Amino acid sequence: MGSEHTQKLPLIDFNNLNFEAKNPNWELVKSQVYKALVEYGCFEAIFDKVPLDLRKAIFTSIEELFDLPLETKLLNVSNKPYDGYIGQYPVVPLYESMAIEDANILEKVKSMTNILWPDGNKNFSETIHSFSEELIELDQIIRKMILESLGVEKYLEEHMNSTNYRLRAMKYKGPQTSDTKVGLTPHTDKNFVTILYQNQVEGLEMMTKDGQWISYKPSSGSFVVVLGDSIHVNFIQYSSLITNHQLVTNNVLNHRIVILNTPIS
Ligand SMILES: O=C(O)CCC(=O)C(=O)O
Ligand SMILES: [Fe+2]
Repeated sequence: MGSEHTQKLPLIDFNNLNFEAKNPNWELVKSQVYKALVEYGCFEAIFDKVPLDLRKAIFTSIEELFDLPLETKLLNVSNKPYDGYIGQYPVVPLYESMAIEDANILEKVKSMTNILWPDGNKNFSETIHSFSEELIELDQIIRKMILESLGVEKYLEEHMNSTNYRLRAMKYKGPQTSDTKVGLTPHTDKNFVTILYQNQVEGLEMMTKDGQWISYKPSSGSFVVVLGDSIHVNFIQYSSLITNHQLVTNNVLNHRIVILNTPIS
C-alpha cells in the first residue's frame, strides 16, 4: 500500500466565493486551483457552505442505504458505466457502492428512492438532494475557474450544459485485520472533476507526478477535488493533470461519498 510520504495536498479556501458573482478573491483562488492541478491534479477544498448537520445527516442516510438487503440494493440497476449498484467483486471484496443519478433533481432522487423503499423515504431523498445541491456549487466554481485558467471560458455554458450530476456512496467493510488492505484499486476517474467527502476517515491516497502515494489526512469539513479523464475530451493538452488515486482501509467499516459531473448521454 502507499509508501509513507510526508507531502500534503494543497489546501484551497472556497468560502465567500460564488459562481454567479466574482468577488475580489476569485483571481487569487483561481491561480491556486490552476497551480494545484498542474502540480498534483488534485487538492483539498474548504467549503463551509455545506452545513454541519447536513454533513452528519448524509452519513446517517447512507448507512441506512447500505443496511438494505442485497436483493434490494441490486434493484439500483443502470446501463451506464459506473452507475447503479456496484459490489461483490472479488478484486475489491471490501467495496460496495450505490450511485444516485441526477442527485440535484429532487424528483429524480425521489423516483430512485421509491425503487428501494416502495413506501418512500422522504428524509433520505431530501438529505441526498440537499447535500448534492450545496456541493454542486463548489463543482461549478471549480469548473469555471479551470476553463478560465485554460483560456476557454467561452465554452463554459456548453460545457456545463453537457453534464449532469451523480452522487456515489461507498461502503468499505473492515477487513478484520490490523493490516491495511486495498479498498479500491488505483484508478483515474472518468469524469471531468470529482469531489470526495471522506467523513474524516483516512485511507484515500493520491499519486504524485513522481509516482509516490500521498496519504490524505482529512481535516474537519474539507473535501478533496480530483481531475478526471474527461479533460481529454476537449483539452487533451492538459491530460497530464489527471490524478491516479486509491483507497486503503483498515479494520474499521467506513462510508464515503463522491459527487461527479457526468456527460449527458
Ligand atoms: O471511496 C473513496 O473515497 C474513493 C472513491 C473513488 O475514488 C471513486 O469512486 O472513484
Ligand atoms: Fe476515484
